[in-house]
Amino acid sequence: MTKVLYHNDVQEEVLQSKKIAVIGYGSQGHAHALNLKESGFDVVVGLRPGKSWDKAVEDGVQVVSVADATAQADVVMVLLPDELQPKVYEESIKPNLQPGNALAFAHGFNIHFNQIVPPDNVDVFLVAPKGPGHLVRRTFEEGAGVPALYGIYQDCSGEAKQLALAYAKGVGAGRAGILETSFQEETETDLFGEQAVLCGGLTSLVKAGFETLTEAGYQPEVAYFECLHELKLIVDLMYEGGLEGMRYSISDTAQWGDFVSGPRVVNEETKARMKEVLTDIQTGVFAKGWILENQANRPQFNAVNQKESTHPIEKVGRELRELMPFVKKQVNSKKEVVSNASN
Ligand SMILES: NC(=O)C1=CN([C@@H]2O[C@H](COP(=O)(O)OP(=O)(O)OC[C@H]3O[C@@H](n4cnc5c(N)ncnc54)[C@H](OP(=O)(O)O)[C@@H]3O)[C@@H](O)[C@H]2O)C=CC1
Ligand SMILES: CC[C@](O)(C(C)=O)C(=O)O
Ligand SMILES: [Mg+2]
Ligand SMILES: [Mg+2]
Repeated sequence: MTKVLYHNDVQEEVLQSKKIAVIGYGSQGHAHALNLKESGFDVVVGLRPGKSWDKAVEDGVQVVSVADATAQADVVMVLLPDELQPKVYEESIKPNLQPGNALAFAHGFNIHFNQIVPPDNVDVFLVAPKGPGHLVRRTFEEGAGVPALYGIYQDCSGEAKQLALAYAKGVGAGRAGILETSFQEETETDLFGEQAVLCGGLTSLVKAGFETLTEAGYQPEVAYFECLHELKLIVDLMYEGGLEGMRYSISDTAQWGDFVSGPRVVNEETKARMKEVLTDIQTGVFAKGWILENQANRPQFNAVNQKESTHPIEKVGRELRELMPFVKKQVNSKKEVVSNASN
């Protein structure tokens, strides 16, 4: 089994004498900055004036421009949206990096696909939490953590690995597990996971189930509870006990249906499509498409995002969640702003 490191396996002294600039204060940025600060590290946040800047100030974090944060820091963690990183890197980070600094990422996209080419005289490492930033923060506050991968692209100082491990421990990953990877493995598996399973696969499965039931004449509220709301409860059981743990709690009737009907829905054909998705990631076809979509100001992204927000499952879901005060909206996402504006 791959060696998984935990809190007590990691020495953090190497990072204690250093200043960390967290560039960006969004989903990952706020979690890294606050968790590292509460773990005792010296953190400055780099931003432009705006919503995130105001939030960071409100949270009591020191905030300066991206250029100033980079100039002050020894370790610069880039937590801007992937598509914006190359421009901000060229304009504000690269000119302020000092030889011997470390440049860090939470996803390998820009290094792996050569959108950012760092100088030879800095360390380059990756600490990629395997979970959404808001949960990296929430679990940390609860005394738990989200696992993370670490990887080294360039080890100029000879201490890049120790820095990456200390950083991963600082964000709380040592409580859940820290695993070694490469930039290539992290980039390709992360893109595959979010496209085929966690985000793309799941939203398509949920919508297809909801549409099948409502098109057959069943009530949208029943279809919503069945195909979306209950999903969290089922996934919580998988998180705690794997597939077996979930199957322990469901009825034998459900388990038999799982065995005979699951493979009718997700089958060899689905797996063949998954392999196509993986090939597009590995060959750079997906990355090229995403870069071009951004260069064209996201025509397809915006159109699909708008259409998705008007799907009947979203309408009925908003109404039902209003009636469940215990389902608190703890994350104000960009997508909610878009969908609320369209209502
Ligand atoms: N979201 C997640 O949970 C995960 C993300 N990652 C990776 O983490 C990185 C960050 O992603 P994510 O946290 O989702 O990003 P978000 O979109 O949530 O946050 C981006 C942050 O960057 C700031 N920003 C945007 N443009 C600029 C600019 N020109 N100058 C200064 N600041 C700017 C935004 O501030 P403003 O308010 O001013 O716009 C915001 O604080 C990516 O590499 C992503 O792949 C990895 C694992 C999981
Ligand atoms: C699953 C999506 C993710 O990879 C993540 C939260 O880990 C992302 O890029 O946001
Ligand atoms: Mg991910
Ligand atoms: Mg990702």
